[in-house]
Amino acid sequence: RQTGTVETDAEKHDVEYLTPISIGTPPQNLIVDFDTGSSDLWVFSTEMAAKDIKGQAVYDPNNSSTSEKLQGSTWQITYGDGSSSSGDVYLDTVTIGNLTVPNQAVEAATKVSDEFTDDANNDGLLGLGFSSINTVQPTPQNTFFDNIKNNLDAPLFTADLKHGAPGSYNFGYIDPAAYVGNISWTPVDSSQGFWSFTSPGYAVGTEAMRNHSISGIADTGTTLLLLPKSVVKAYYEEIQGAQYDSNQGGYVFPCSPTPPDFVFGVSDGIVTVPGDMVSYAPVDSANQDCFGGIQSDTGIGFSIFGDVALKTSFVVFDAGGLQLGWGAKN
Ligand SMILES: N[C@H]1[C@H](O)[C@@H](Sc2ccccc2)[C@@H]2OC[C@H]1O2
Repeated sequence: RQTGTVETDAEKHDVEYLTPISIGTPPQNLIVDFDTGSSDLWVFSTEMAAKDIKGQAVYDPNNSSTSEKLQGSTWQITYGDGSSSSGDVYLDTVTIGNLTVPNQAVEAATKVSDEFTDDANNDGLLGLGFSSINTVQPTPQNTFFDNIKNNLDAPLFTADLKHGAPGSYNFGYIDPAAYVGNISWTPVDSSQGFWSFTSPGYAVGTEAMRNHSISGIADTGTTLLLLPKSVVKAYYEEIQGAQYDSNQGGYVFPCSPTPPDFVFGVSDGIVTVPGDMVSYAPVDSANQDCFGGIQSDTGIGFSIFGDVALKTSFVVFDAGGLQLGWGAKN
């Protein structure tokens, strides 16, 4: 039985969190976006057109003595934000920290959309969702976590994302030094391939909790906290000068004073998103107005507890108990 840990670094404005992995023999080092909202491990590769690569590191299967092409297999994925990528598949050795999977499906990109080409520091995605939504055809492949979870001390991983500072993903153990108090546990519905749960309610600032079920997914690959329109409206009504700005594509409000906290329930516990985390980023050079870290989930079909929510907590993704745990950071 094993455990592992790897550091993850926050990009500017915590827009994404990038984590080093290595693929192949000798090891090829890439830095990728660990994404609990999808289940494909895909990377920029030597099979792409040069025009689609702008600074990223690439995987070269021909330069790995352990790569083996999965003949006839292809993949194609389109993400919630409209970005997409596609390619073919190799089995190769993948290492994260001290953990190695010898025959992990590595999806080599032949094509990526501009959002990925323009994201110079991001060499691909490592899906940590359920393998049921892996896009490889004709035979869907397992995620890294699914391949290693039975060798771990416990079939779980934790995400300890931070605001503008390095955090960590741990595999196989819950670090007691990472949180204080009790972890609030809530059951996961994995039927759609996501880490989906239902929050019983929310509160704005110091007001009383409102009974209002919010069903959504814990998604490390989504930057913001995307909630039902009615909840978002109720929140921004409490901020002087807040308004929906169609140019910016979301609610914008004066960066000062600090907006109220946003609190959501997790079973019998609560998670507080501090107001200064809701001021996601200034929309102008004078830093007068801020784009909100809480926006509407309209059109998605469920809410998304992205990094704005996750970075407030120490979060346990427990595949054994099929539950999510939210703990207050130490
Ligand atoms: N689970 C998320 C995924 O990780 C990203 S894919 C991505 C796109 C460009 C840059 C970085 C990542 C996309 O936004 C929300 C949802 O889809």
